[in-house]
Formats: sequence, structure tokens, C-alpha cells
Amino acid sequence: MSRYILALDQGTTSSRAILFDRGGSPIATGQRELPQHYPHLSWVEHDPEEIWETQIQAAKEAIAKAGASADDIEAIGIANQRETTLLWDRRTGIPVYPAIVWQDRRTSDRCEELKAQGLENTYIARTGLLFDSYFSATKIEWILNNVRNARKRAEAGELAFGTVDSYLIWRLTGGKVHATDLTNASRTLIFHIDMLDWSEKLMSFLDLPKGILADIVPSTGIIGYTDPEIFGKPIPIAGVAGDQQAALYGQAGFRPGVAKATYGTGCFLLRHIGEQAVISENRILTTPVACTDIENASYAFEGSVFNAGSAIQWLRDGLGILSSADESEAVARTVKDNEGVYMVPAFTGLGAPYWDPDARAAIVGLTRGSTRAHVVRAALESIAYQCKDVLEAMDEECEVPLRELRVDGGASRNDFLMQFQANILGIPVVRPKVTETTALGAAYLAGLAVGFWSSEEELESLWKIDRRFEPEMDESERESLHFMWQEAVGQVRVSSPDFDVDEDELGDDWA
Ligand SMILES: Nc1ncnc2c1ncn2[C@@H]1O[C@H](COP(=O)(O)OP(=O)(O)O)[C@@H](O)[C@H]1O
Ligand SMILES: O=P(O)(O)OC[C@H](O)CO
Repeated sequence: MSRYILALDQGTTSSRAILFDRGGSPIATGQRELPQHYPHLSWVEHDPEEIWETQIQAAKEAIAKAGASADDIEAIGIANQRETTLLWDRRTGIPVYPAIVWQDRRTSDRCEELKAQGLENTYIARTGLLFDSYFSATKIEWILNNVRNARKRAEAGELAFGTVDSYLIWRLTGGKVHATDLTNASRTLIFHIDMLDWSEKLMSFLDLPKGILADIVPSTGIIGYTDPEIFGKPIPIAGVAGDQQAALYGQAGFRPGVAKATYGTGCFLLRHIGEQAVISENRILTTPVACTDIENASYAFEGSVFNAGSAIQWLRDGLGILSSADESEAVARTVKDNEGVYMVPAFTGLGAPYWDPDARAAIVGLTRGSTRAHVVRAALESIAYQCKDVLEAMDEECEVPLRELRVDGGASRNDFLMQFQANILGIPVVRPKVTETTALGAAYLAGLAVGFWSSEEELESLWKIDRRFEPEMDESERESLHFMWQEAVGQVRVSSPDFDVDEDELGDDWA
């Protein structure tokens, strides 16, 4: 048995690769920034070649740093930004259009049009998602309708659709495998989360041809082997999951009641709810978790906050008031409180639980006494408030309130943010030793498939706490701060989605 598992973590702003040893410790990391392209207002694209190149360079960097070779790698696991949509030519492998990123809002009017046709409930009840441009389906439709000949070629079976996992698997296997796992498939808005398969019916409303679809595989199991040209010998690709489900797995979130928040570009809260795909009445998503066997799928509630770390990035790159994201912590600590300044970072609209695509960001409550520190503090606090809104919405759906929140991702390194999160939630926030849990989850999934690790029980024993943040704020202060935050959110809201899911009305026609 070789020494390492190689995890590829293809995120929105960077491609990372980490080698993990049998103790679940990261041995070496490679990382490349992924350029963002904004061709029009509210459009966000990635260059597929840049996704591929940055990912492969990151992998080679990690292998070189560890002084390892392909012989030292037992298997590869993939975790990826989800929903981001690519279509490529099956024969040449050439994408017909750049990747349309999950944050891209170009299809939000189209979503409104489809909602007006009364289709929203049909989609919610089958997919566990909402009718929002966040998900892949209307992005696929946009490419088919706007790229010359794309629809004709797709109908002739010449084009393949994939989220980033599928695209990487395709490239890694030299065009031999077109597959996706159920956690990624479930983010497309054309995957039926109870039947655990593509839904022809949901595809038909958007006129999406079946020939573009990938095979659906479990998150654990050998999917294919890398082209020997890439690493010098074939390596099995043995695990794949959307990055948020991978992070829940890396947090040992195998059982109902465990919840995690990953603080990256966005912030994504997943709470394991067991084997029933319960549909929320509170604008919370239902999504399959990473699984070893499709027939025995389990589910999580998910709250997707679109802008979290990106608010800090904007302070650094857009306003130029921070030299690094890490500096935000020291700057925020220079003021004793926010002095009434709130930032609502709705740069690409608001996600859960508001789902308001047209809302735009704002900083409110400024006075002549406000300083850069208040703005920085308000940005960090906004991340915690958004998580609170999501957890409150989830709590209304769950019988037992959450006892603690596990955290990970880039911004979870910020102790100020984590303490404020515990204060504002009123429950402990627990940070594990390894905060690269997305990559760790991908490694676990691959390692289980090839016998590198033996069971989920063994993986659970590897999870170790770095720090536990206990709440230190009294209830009345928590409530009054949260009230002020909600007033600020009220100022940027444009629409209030209103829906009522009634599965009985849908009848038995679930296909
Ligand atoms: N110490 C920090 N405090 C606050 N935000 C941070 C800190 N470190 C990183 N971030 C933010 O976290 C994000 C990077 O986290 P990462 O997990 O790498 O994101 P992603 O996987 O979405 O690309 C960036 O948006 C950055 O601004
Ligand atoms: O790239 P991340 O880590 O911010 O994750 C993006 C999510 O998968 C979008 O749903």
C-alpha cells in the first residue's frame, strides 16, 4: 500500500491539492489562484483550461513538496465547486463556452419566467432545491440557446455536460470517463433526490437533451484511472463529491445531527438529517450527502450563503483597505464593537434563507466617527449573522436544536470571527485541527474505496479538536445586535420569495 492519498480541491477562487497520510494529516499542499472573469454585470465565468491547468499544477506542486512520486499515491479523491456548468465536445474535449460559475446571475430573469409558469413547486419537491440561477439547469439551457450550433450538436449527442468534477474526471482519464457523483448531480436542478437519478421530466421543461448527461456514481469507488501521461503512471480516481458534502464528510459528519459551516468565498452550512429527503418549508435546501452506496443515500439540510470570505476579499482588492485577509482579524479587534455599522454583502444577491437575486450589497449605519476598522468588523460580523439566519431557519425544521457547529474553510482561521459566531449563535463553535476538511473529505472517500482506511468508525477516530469557542454574549445583547442586522438586511431586499410546497398536490407522477 502506498503512503498517501492525493486530494484535489477545485474551489471557486483557487485550485488546491493536498497529500494526506494514513493519520489523516496533510503532508504537502499545492495551490494556484483561479482567475475570475466578469464579462458583464452579474456574469461570472472560469476558463476551463485555467481550471485544468491550475489543478494539475497544484497537484504536481504538492507531490514535489512531499518529495513523492506517483508510486506513493494510492488513489485520488476530488472535491469541487458545485453547480458551475461546462459543456464540451465529446470527440475533441473542447468546451463550447467558458464555465458558467455558480455565482453567475445571468439566468435569474429566466428563472422568474419559469416560476411565473408555475413550475417552481414541481422542481422543489423533486430536487430539494429552489428555482434559482445558482443551480446548473438554466445555465445549460443558456449555453444551448446562445452558443451557435450548441443545441443542434447536443441533440446529435456530440456534447457532454458536466459540473467541475465531471470535467476533471474527463480530462484526468484522457476523455475515457464521463461521470459525476450524486452529490454533484443533485445540484443541477435536473436530478431527482428520491429516485436518485436524472429526471427526464425536469429536463423536458427546459428542453435539455438526454445525450449530454454523465453516468451517476457513488462518492466512493474507483471511477477510472488517470492517463499515464499526467503523473507518470495511472492512478485510480476513487472518490468524488461536491466540496460542501466533502467537507461534511471530512468533519466526520456521517450521522444525523452533525452540522458544519465552511467559510470560504461563500459560507455553506450542512446539517445531516438522516435517510429521509425532507423538503423544507423554510427555503432551506435538501441535498444528498456523500455516500458509499447510492441505494442507501442520506440527506442534509443546506443553507448556501453566497458571499462570506468574498466580502473580505472585496475589502482587500476592491476597496484596498486590507493588505491581506488575515489582517482583518487584528483590524477588527482595534474597535470594541461595530458602533452601529453593518455590512450586508449581497454582491451577487442574497442566498439562503432570503433568496433575493436582485438585492445588492450595502454598508449602513456610517457616521463621521466610523473608521476602516468598523467596516472591516462589520464585514466579518456579516458572515456570522448570515450563518445565524440560516441556522434559525433550519432549527424551525428540526425537532432537536443544534448543540454545536463544526467549522472549517479559509476564514475559519479567524479567531475573532469564530468567537463572534459562537456569541451570536449562542452555541459552541468547534474548529478541528485540520481545517482543510473539503480536501480531507475527498481523501477519505477515495481512501475508503481502496482500503487505505477501513471504515467510517476509523475516520471518526481521526477527527481532532483544535479549539472550541464557547458563547460569551448574553441573550439580550445577542437579540438586539441581531435585530439591527435584520434591519440592515431589510434595507437591501428587493423581492421576498413566497412559496408553499404541497407534495400531495403533485400526485404520484414523480418521474
Ligand atoms: N483570516 C481570514 N479572515 C477572514 N477571511 C479570510 C481569512 N482567510 C481567508 N479568508 C477568506 O476566505 C476565502 C478563502 O477561503 P477558501 O476556503 O480558500 O475559499 P474557496 O474554497 O471558496 O476558494 C477568501 O474569500 C478570503 O477572503
Ligand atoms: O468554492 P467554494 O468552496 O466557495 O464552494 C462553492 C460551492 O460549492 C458552491 O455551491
